[in-house]
Amino acid sequence: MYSEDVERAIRVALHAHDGQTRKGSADPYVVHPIHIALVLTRHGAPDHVVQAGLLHDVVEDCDGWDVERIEAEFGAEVAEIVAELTEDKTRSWEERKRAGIEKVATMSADAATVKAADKLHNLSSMVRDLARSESPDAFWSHFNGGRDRTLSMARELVEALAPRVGEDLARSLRATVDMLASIDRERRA
Ligand SMILES: Nc1nc2c(ncn2[C@@H]2O[C@H](COP(=O)(O)OP(=O)(O)O)[C@@H](OP(=O)(O)OP(=O)(O)O)[C@H]2O)c(=O)[nH]1
Repeated sequence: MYSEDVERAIRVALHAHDGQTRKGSADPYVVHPIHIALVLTRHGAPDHVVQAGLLHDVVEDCDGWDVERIEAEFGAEVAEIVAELTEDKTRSWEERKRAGIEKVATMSADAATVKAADKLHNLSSMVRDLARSESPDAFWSHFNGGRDRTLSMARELVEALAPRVGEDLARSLRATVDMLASIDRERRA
């Protein structure tokens, strides 16, 4: 079904992330929020959750965007979800990721669903990028936590998210983190 608000959020994501690329490949960054929107739509999420998925990184990563602007342009429901998912970039990697895991138990169900779609796309693109990379070390060097911490934090986050989301999403998250660990072992063998 056509939604003018979702289309507006796609347009904002395209403009706000213009010029940014992903870490593990040369893909434009906006591939990530668009893929999240597809996962959310496939799981039957309502429009305001899809909009939050499209906009979830703009406050953290894009000049000129804050939660107040999201609220003014997309409403309080969308802004609240984006606020719940925005990390405090002044803290260390370890602190940000740990806080993110701890927050999952008490965040809204909508925010947990967006976080699960976010993690599912990040893990899936890591599986693809690690499989294609020249060496596992070159791949892991893009990630601030390095291999061991990134993998163990990913597992903890997936286990925190699993009871908060539908069975399908939980199963996909667990299968994808397992696949990432197993491709890493194969590539290093
Ligand atoms: N997997 C992956 N991530 C990329 C890529 N490009 C950018 N990112 C972003 O970078 C973060 C992971 O990189 P890290 O080095 O571990 O963390 P940091 O940027 O927050 O310091 C992810 O956010 P995050 O908040 O850590 O998300 P998550 O922990 O919920 O997955 C993700 O959205 C990419 O090609 N692959």
